[in-house]
Amino acid sequence: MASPASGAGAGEGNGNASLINPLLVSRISSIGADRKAAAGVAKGKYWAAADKAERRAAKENGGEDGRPLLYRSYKVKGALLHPYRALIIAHLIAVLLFFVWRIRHNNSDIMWFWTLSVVGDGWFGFSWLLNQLPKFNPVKTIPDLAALRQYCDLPDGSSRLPGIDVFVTTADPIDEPVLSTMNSILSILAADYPADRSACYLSDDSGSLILYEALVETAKFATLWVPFCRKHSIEPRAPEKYFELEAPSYTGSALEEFKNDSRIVHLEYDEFKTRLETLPDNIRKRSDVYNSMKPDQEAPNATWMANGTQWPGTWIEPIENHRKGHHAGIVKVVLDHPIRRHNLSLKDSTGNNLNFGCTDVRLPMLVYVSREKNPSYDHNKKAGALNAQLRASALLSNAQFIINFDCDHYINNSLALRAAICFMLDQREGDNTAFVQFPQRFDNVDPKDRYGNHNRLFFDATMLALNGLQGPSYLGTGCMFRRLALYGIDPPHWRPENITPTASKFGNSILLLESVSEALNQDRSTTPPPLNDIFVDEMEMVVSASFDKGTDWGKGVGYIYYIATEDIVTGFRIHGQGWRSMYCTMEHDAFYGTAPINLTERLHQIVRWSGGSLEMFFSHNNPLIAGCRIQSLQRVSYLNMTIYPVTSLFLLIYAVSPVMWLIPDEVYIQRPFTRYVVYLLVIILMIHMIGWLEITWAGITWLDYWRNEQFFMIGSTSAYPTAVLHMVVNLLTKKGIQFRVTSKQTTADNNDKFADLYEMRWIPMLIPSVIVLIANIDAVGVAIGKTVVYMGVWTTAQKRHAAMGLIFNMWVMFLLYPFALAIMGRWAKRPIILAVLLPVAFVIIALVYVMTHILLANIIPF
Ligand SMILES: O=c1ccn([C@@H]2O[C@H](COP(=O)(O)OP(=O)(O)O[C@H]3O[C@H](CO)[C@@H](O)[C@H](O)[C@H]3O)[C@@H](O)[C@H]2O)c(=O)[nH]1
Ligand SMILES: [Mn+2]
Repeated sequence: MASPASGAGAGEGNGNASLINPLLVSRISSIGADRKAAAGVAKGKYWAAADKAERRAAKENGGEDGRPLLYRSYKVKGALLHPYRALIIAHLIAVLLFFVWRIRHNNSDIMWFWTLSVVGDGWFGFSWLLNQLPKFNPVKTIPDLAALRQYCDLPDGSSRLPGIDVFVTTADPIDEPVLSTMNSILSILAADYPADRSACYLSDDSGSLILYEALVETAKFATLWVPFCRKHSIEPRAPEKYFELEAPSYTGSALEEFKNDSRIVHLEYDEFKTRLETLPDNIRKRSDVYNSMKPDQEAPNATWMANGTQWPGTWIEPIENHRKGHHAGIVKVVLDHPIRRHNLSLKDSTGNNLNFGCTDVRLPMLVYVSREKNPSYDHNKKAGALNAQLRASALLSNAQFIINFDCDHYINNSLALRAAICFMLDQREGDNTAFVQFPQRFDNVDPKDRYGNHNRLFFDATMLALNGLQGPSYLGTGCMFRRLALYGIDPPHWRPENITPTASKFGNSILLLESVSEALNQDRSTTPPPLNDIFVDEMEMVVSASFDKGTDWGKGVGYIYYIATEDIVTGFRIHGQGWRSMYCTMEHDAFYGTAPINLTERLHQIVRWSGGSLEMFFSHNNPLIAGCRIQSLQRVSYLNMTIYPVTSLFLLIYAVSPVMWLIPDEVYIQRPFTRYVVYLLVIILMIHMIGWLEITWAGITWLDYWRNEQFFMIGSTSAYPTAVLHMVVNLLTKKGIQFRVTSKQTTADNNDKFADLYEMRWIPMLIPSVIVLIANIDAVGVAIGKTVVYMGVWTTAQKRHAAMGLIFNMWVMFLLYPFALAIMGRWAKRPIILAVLLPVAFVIIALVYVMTHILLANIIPF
């Protein structure tokens, strides 16, 4: 269907109507801007175009298969790449030599500890190699939005863009604030994509009427918000974030109109917020009224919807069948498909009558999904929720592509959906691309990123490295999938001729099976079927708790079950079938989310991630054996992702070993000690030199790098060993790791946005970190004490050895510095206190040592 100027930038050459549209100016200039932006991300001295030959060939073939090149790829320039690779090899040789040297000099004061440390060093070397090998060939890929416009936005105003189903998951209206979830929805509805080609599904795992009614309110507010965004091309399109901007930039030519519209929309937004806030109260009051009128006063008190019917989900007064974890499945279409809503000329439903001129006011389809919950079935957490959405959407819109977001992630760059499509439609690898992952970015993190939430080394180095192999792993949010790949269908090259979807694989729903066949034949219609009772029943059936049972859902089909982190394993399953994935880098970040800036929350998250990794290692999806079509280096990288938590066990032992300072005698773990330390220093130095080259090509800072190092140490003395312990218990008792939803509530107030940072909540897993910290502080104190006592007696070599030991202690303390700040709670607002406290602690411990020595000198040789 020829869609009228669809907000999707169908502006160019769109006849006279568009000429009066202030948007047009910015649209035309946006083609140039797109190109510039693309060049912007790739700029920097360190990246060079890697696709010159391909582009030349494409030009010569003159678009024979009709599809242009829709992304550009870049490689690290030789001047940086060659030294980087050389250093990796040099380091590998150094590690091998060190190892040989240690075995040859098996001379230690404590032989069992020596053996343990040799095993530990072996493991460090091995895991370093697993981490480093896949990084040989980083590739950056940047979407060419201008080329996509030329290819997809046709001169008659219609569009060739494929359908996208957008999934948002939420698990709780309290832990995951409703306002933030609704902002995410608004940013999706307002994305720059044809309204009749995208649909948005909210999965609510709490089955709460609050979320349903919030969605209805959101749909109403969207009738104003979305056209406003389109008319004035504003960014970002999550209102909370937009109105937070001090001076929103405006590039259009109707400044006065923009100011006026902005003011009205802002007022409406405030009212919308108030309505969301009062929802729980209103629902309660309304329910009280209905309950007081019910004929049988003995009957349980239900929760009532606005239309006077009982809510099938969870109730305020929970009872059997209406409580969290036990309620019916619900699918409700909040906004129908725009083809059926002939509201092109309608005014916004808020009654403000803004002049939207020829701006497209249509909204994408919006659907509320709450899958059935029943205590007799495993719900498989987020993966279960996503699969329910996958099936419900198959029946309704059956889009070729799917993108999913956590409820705390919003679209920051309204072109992001188009960006992902660039990779899917590209003539080179497009058809073989199963998913396009974007980096995760967070906008609530403290400026110094104390707990390494930004994880830049991972998102900007590791992922680019994988992009040069078979592609990045799936990271849980901000990732676009090809529906067929999620269905477990092979990539084109390996796909058998005739595939018949079976009930044993996909479950017992005729409509679902038909939708899969349609998806396979690419002949899906854009209009959803009529929403009659039979159809609604079928939709509820595909989100029922038992639907998955005995099918391939969660194994070979959909998001994978039984692993605490569904993301890595789902990506692995897809790569294993021979699909590739792409990493999409944009100058203006595509999405933003929130990250836990409270240490305890953050560590819980890390336990889930690392625990999930280990679970994957001990599952059918073990990277050593599964996935027959996976590339070898890609496999190495998955292996690394599944076993890295084990490293922490050795690290923990090393980190507490300074307690040896308390032993009266001198003990050496390895003799000759000086040689040993020099070797270690050289190896560690080389690692950091490699790191330096890595952050250079990744375009990140030393702070990002150190935060990563520090948080690995903190995790290694708390979360990672806990995950290993969980895994051992799991193997013995077969109990999986719990998915504890990361709390998105904050204690922040207007005075302090980062108040959470200073909230110290003690949990047992923090104990080893405290022990390590104390052991190393003690070691320094005792070392000073010993120096005082033995000043005249020690040889130069002994003094040198003591100094070397101290370097180690200081290093551990430096790595644990963010942890030390965490346990200081509010005191950490002045970190300078540590600079006073630490030396005082050293001196006191030294004094205690000296005094004890003097007192006991005659009894025990201290
Ligand atoms: O039973 C559940 C549990 C979780 N969720 C949703 O899953 C998402 C992620 O949960 P969260 O607690 O925020 O996890 P994070 O640790 O912040 O998330 C990271 O790690 C997860 C894997 O552990 C990935 O799925 C996420 O995408 C990734 O952002 C949220 O939208 C939840 O609402 C559900 O829908 N149902
Ligand atoms: Mn999250």
